[in-house]
Amino acid sequence: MSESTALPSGPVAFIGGGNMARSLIGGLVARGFAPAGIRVAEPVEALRAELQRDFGVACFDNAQAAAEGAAVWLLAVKPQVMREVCAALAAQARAQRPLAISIAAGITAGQLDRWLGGEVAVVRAMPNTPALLGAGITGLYANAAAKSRFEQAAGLLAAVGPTVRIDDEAQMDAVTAVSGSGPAYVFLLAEAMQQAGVAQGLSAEAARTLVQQTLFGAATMLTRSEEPAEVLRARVTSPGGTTQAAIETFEAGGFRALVDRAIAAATERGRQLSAANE
Ligand SMILES: NC(=O)C1=CN([C@@H]2O[C@H](COP(=O)(O)OP(=O)(O)OC[C@H]3O[C@@H](n4cnc5c(N)ncnc54)[C@H](OP(=O)(O)O)[C@@H]3O)[C@@H](O)[C@H]2O)C=CC1
Ligand SMILES: O=C(O)[C@@H]1CCC=N1
Repeated sequence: MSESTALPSGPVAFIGGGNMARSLIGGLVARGFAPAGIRVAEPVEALRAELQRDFGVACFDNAQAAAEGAAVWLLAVKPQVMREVCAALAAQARAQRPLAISIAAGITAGQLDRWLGGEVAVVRAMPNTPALLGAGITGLYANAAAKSRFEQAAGLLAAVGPTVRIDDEAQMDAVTAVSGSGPAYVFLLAEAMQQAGVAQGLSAEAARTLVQQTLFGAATMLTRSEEPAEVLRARVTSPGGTTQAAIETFEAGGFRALVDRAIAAATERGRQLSAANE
């Protein structure tokens, strides 16, 4: 895991100003990246207005205008529109020779290189939404043309959390399934715990506060402790106590197998997104 904070010196163009771009931009600006160095292409006027208002970044209604003059392009559109977005930028890619960082699930470096016209420095990055709070984690893979510019990409993403270098591109789908999508699994657990607490008689407000702080405390222990999750779990689980009753119920219900199937489904969906958008 790396924590480099060397940021690119020139402008960075975000192509797509949706949920994940907003988390990255917010995290970068909060950590001292000059808003004047961020240009965003986003077709939705309301999103452009919010990004301008909240972060002071320059927004454009088309990709070419935002990409103009930027040495780093951060492609943050959905996988399903990536091909047409790249095609619209191919002439500029030949002229500008940017570092193209894609955060799209599934779409491969080979596809991006081809769609952008060839011989393009491509880094695939898989961040997650806690980037907004500087608490993200990003997996990074660089194609051969981007090897010498890898630190530039790593520096940018490291501003919003640690980075993990991935050498085998095929593993990026597993990174996406574990940490890219991962925050949603934790939010699902939070929803379920809150509902269950209410079912046991707690007020909605009390259940929410108890769950929020429990997940925060447990995540803090996981990241600060030398001990693995199973040891931390064992310390909560008194023999014959309440935790054991719950854990046995989880195990009997196939909790681990269910998580395994869910992560496998997300990994497979990444592969499908690549094939379906070829
Ligand atoms: N959300 C997450 O937690 C994560 C997402 N990702 C990846 O990030 C990418 C974006 O996801 P997310 O932010 O959730 O999606 P969003 O739909 O919120 O954001 C994408 C934005 O791009 C806009 N857009 C569409 N076409 C263009 C274009 N030609 N030029 C510029 N912008 C365009 C969309 O507008 P419109 O709605 O009008 O189409 C939309 O506002 C995806 O590829 C996803 O796989 C990666 C890690 C985590
Ligand atoms: O759900 C998705 O496809 C994207 C990629 C990772 C998180 N969100």
